[in-house]
Amino acid sequence: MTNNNIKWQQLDVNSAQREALLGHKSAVIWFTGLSGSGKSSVANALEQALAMQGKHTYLLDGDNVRHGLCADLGFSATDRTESLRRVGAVAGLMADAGLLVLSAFISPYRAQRELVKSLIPQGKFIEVHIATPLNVCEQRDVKGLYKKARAGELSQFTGISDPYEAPKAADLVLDTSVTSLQDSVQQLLQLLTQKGIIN
Ligand SMILES: Nc1ncnc2c1ncn2[C@@H]1O[C@H](COP(=O)(O)OS(=O)(=O)O)[C@@H](OP(=O)(O)O)[C@H]1O
Ligand SMILES: Nc1ncnc2c1ncn2[C@@H]1O[C@H](COP(=O)(O)OP(=O)(O)O)[C@@H](O)[C@H]1O
Repeated sequence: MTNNNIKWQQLDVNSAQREALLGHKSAVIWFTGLSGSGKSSVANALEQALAMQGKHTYLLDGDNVRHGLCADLGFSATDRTESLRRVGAVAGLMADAGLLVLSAFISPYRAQRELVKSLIPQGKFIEVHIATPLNVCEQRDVKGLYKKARAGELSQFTGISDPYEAPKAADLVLDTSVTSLQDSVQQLLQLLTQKGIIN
């Protein structure tokens, strides 16, 4: 919904000045993948590595966001889109504030990830596909949700009874069934360096 009575307010301190004050560029590192693929583990380890280097970060995680910002939403395609729209808007504001934002959401549809990208300042959306195969995620079954989904106790479960559309051109693809946590972090730090986000 657009409201013609609301105008964008120009402010005097801009994103580039905030980045200069913090000493690094901002970005949104968007992890997408199946439940149990390793999104949270990899994002968490990357945040630790960045914090050790004195970078200013914030990690937005699906499970946590769904306790507050998106507590009113479920897992229908419409609800997931609205949840991701809210998260995208928040991530965009955090990037504007100068932070390195890490986000760990299944974000199963390409169109949903495109929507998020459109909410992030130009050139600051970095897509990382955690492409761990479904059978490995299901074997891990960290929260026992695959078992419930197979038993028909949980509907619309991504990978089992709901789709997952893999990215076609992610900035980085990691399969945690063959890549260690340390190697994933190294590859991510290399990517951020190549892109000139960190030194
Ligand atoms: N139906 C269904 N499908 C998928 N996932 C489910 C579902 N119900 C609950 N959960 C738990 O919710 C976590 C996913 O939330 P997200 O906000 O990342 O999902 S989405 O981006 O809106 O698709 C997900 O967390 P992760 O395992 O960390 O991915 C699950 O623990
Ligand atoms: N190489 C690896 N990288 C990341 N996670 C791994 C790896 N090997 C095993 N795991 C395990 O896989 C599980 C992934 O769970 P999690 O990070 O919560 O995934 P998601 O956030 O995608 O649901 C964790 O229990 C983690 O310890």
